Amino acid sequence: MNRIAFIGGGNMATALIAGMVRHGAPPGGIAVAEPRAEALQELSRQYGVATYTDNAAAAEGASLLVLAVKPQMMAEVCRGLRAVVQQYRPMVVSIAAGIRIAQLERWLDAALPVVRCMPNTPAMFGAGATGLYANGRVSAPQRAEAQHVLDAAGLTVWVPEEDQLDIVTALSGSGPAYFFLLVEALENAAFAQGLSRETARALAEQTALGAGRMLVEGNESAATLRQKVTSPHGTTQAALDSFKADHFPAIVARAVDAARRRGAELSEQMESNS
Ligand SMILES: NC(=O)C1=CN([C@@H]2O[C@H](COP(=O)(O)OP(=O)(O)OC[C@H]3O[C@@H](n4cnc5c(N)ncnc54)[C@H](OP(=O)(O)O)[C@@H]3O)[C@@H](O)[C@H]2O)C=CC1
Ligand SMILES: O=C(O)[C@@H]1CCC=N1
Repeated sequence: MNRIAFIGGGNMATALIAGMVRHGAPPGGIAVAEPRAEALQELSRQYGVATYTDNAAAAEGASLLVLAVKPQMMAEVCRGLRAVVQQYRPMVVSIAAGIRIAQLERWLDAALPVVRCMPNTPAMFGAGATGLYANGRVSAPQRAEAQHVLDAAGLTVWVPEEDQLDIVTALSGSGPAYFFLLVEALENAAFAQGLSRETARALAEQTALGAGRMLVEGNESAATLRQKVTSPHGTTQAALDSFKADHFPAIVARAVDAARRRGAELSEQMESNS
């Protein structure tokens, strides 16, 4: 059985493990290394995975090594894994924002098959969206294996150039937070206008769910669905005109660009710190 080791057992690793186990992956084939004992206990209790406080011990014998630590930790973590990856030569899958494949190979001091990917936290419910990019050392079966792991998280899309992962990060990696911000803002606006907090929250959340399902389960575009809600000179039109006057598309475009640029910065910062 192929063994998968996660280095870092935080938010995103937990979301991916939850998705994999829900999808039928045998928990005994999944190892997680993480410094926090409580996090490890919780991962073991909830998903039955094997847990380690030592990264190299978790990685021993793994055919697939998922690097799921913060970008700022990546150089140090990779250096600590050099001996084990040079011995077992696993396929490496990095989920870190910004960090380039060339950096990973340099820090691991090994030319390895590497898949860089950008998942998102709805992976927890199998409703994630992941962009992937493989280097030239990834064989067709390895590519299929990486895709299989991430398929458990939801939609997977391969991109042809590594740099495009910074755009994927800015769109779908960070994207859930943008929708949460909108829901928070809607809830706050309705509360300020007189609804109870509970009612405002329930309606805002259900509206997000309903809109998401119409987008994904129906076959109409966002623009068409928006037009169908918008009666001429009605209430939606009034709100959309207000958004337009406040340059909503430009606000979103600037935010996505800030996230994309931050990905590139993270990689450059690691270069100067390492
Ligand atoms: N959260 C998200 O929505 C997404 C995150 N990502 C990427 O996933 C990666 C992890 O992010 P996220 O899960 O949010 O972050 P978390 O901080 O939740 O997870 C990182 C985990 O790594 C642990 N860790 C710290 N140092 C080490 C070490 N030396 N060895 C092993 N584990 C260590 C941390 O423990 P401790 O807390 O004790 O420091 C923490 O539990 C990042 O690179 C991020 O860019 C990608 C897509 C989406
Ligand atoms: O905020 C971050 O840097 C990570 C990457 C995408 C989502 N969370």
